[in-house]
Amino acid sequence: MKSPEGLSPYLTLNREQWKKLRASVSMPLTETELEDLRGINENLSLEEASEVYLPLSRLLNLLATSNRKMSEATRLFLGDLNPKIPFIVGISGSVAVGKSTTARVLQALLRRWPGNPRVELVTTDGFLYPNRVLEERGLMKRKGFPESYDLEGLIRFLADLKSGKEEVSVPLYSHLTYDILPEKKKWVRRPDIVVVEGLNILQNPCVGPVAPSVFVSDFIDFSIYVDADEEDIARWYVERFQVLRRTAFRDPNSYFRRYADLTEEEAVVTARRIWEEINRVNLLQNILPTRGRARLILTKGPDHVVRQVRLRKM
Ligand SMILES: Nc1ncnc2c1ncn2[C@@H]1O[C@H](COP(=O)(O)OP(=O)(O)OP(=O)(O)O)[C@@H](O)[C@H]1O
Ligand SMILES: CC(C)(CO)[C@@H](O)C(=O)NCCC(=O)O
Repeated sequence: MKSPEGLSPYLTLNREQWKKLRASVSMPLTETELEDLRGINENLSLEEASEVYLPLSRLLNLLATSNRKMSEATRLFLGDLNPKIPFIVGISGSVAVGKSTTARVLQALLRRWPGNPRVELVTTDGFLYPNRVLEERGLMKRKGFPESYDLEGLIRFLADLKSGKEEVSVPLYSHLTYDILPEKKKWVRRPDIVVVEGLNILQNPCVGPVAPSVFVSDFIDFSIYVDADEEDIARWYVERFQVLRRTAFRDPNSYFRRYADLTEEEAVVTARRIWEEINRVNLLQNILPTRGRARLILTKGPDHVVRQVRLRKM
């Protein structure tokens, strides 16, 4: 049942209303810099970057600044005991909805705000269990489901960041080998803002024996859910699969090397099957039900163009 507007926790803004929210500040990017953003995703239009993601980066920059002021006040109170704490932005949504692209655009935009904050990007893919463990547990067809992640590792990482640890490492996942990269990690050092992207950001299973009442969301200062119709996301998944068939899957190290030899029609059937059997089930069971916890919901149309933004009033 749809809640009447007055009762909804969200303020709903259409595209026209949202894009105006960029107007009162000067543009931190030059046209050439904006053009560079295209390198992030050749399909991302400059109009989209300046009308949707720029206002969003303005909101995040304002919130991160006020968060910094709060930390400074606490530091004043505690003396030097309180370290610098980063602002954490979480981005969630289905597989193939555009979380990585959103995260990369926001990172690029936030870095250019005055003071040039250090903005790091982390994906929760790094906290998937290695294939060896997933195979042992019979979870190879459940990648992306809650049980396929080392949730305790993810929570420890976030807790370390939020306790002001200066250097924190994250395991790395390779989409090429479809596995965790052994002995490789990414270091996050003294960040001002960390954008954490993953389909499990808003989920709240507890971490068990270590700290039964600690959730990922406890460490996220602002969460964004990227939303679109299921049929559109399924199509984007199949389209991306087709592009990968012609590119990354051809790499001899690709876990999906065998898919490079499929015909276009066979590839469509295969991608649809993976979507239906794994990613769609995960979307309906575990991801979509978390949407209402997000602070902001970006709703995309069939062409990835954001039609509507919902922002939590509180
Ligand atoms: N804003 C955008 N404009 C145009 N195309 C986009 C946009 N965002 C994403 N796409 C396209 O949609 C597809 C999925 O995007 P992306 O890889 O960012 O998704 P994701 O949610 O991170 O997926 P996954 O969880 O599977 O890694 C890609 O083919 C990408 O090029
Ligand atoms: C790694 C995840 C879970 C999330 O990014 C996803 O890209 C994935 O691999 N899903 C499993 C099914 C598939 O190969 O699409």
